[in-house]
Amino acid sequence: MTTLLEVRDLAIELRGTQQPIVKHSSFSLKQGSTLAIVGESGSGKSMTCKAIMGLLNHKMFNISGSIRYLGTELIGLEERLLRSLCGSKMAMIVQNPMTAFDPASKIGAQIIETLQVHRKMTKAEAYALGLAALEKLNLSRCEQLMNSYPHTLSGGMLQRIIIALSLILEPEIIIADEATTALDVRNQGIVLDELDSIKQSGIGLILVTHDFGVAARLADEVIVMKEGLIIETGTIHEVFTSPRDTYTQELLQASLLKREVKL
Ligand SMILES: Nc1ncnc2c1ncn2[C@@H]1O[C@H](COP(=O)(O)OP(=O)(O)OP(=O)(O)O)[C@@H](O)[C@H]1O
Repeated sequence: MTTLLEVRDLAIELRGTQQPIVKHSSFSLKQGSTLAIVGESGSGKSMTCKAIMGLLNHKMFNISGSIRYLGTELIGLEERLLRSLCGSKMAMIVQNPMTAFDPASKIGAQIIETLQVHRKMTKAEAYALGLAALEKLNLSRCEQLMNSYPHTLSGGMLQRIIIALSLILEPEIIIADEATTALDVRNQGIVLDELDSIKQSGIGLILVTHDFGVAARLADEVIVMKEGLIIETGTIHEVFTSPRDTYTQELLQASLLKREVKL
């Protein structure tokens, strides 16, 4: 399997402080596989993902190490090239779908705008592509959805629309950052099913979660982060059945208490 992403010795520091946010992280992501990044709040999961997506402001953060996408070094890459690479080959699904949309604009208009930023196409073409993407995800009454304002839809529905939108550009990597955390249990299940089918389609998936139950459902490999440091790595089976670090054991225990976790 092709290695899509190779992260080596990644370190992130807030400029002007000696406080590292991410400390010398190394991991890789293969085509068609799912890597879960597990850790409690503030452990550096999102910052790691933002660094991969090229979303960190270099004036604010000092980023060192290496992030290679199919052999191309992303750290230090010219902004224009980084934007086009990360915008088309990688997509990020964020925790709160409500904040991802402009409340004053209809879903269809926002989908058209996003598509036209990334691809040269007419409004009508973008609309048709957007509609087809929603239909592909088996969403019902898609034309009505396109004509809706975000606040009239549930968080689960908005998250599925974001997933549909992220798939239109046919990325090679999708980063789902706590994509189910803000949803109720039913919608969590639906969105996890969508992520599962993304995985089946051969896309490399990075799943950020504090919940081992979510990781167990989808991940092949896991890295466990604590205070910016990767403290444990392994296959999902290894980390589940014999977690070495006490922190991993505690996280696992907390997930087990919340619900029954099955591999
Ligand atoms: N904009 C920022 N400016 C300064 N420090 C920041 C900023 N964003 C995050 N940090 C620091 O980076 C640390 C890691 O944050 P990060 O968002 O990566 O955590 P996380 O593991 O994703 O947690 P959560 O699950 O709550 O999102 C935080 O504890 C915080 O100290």
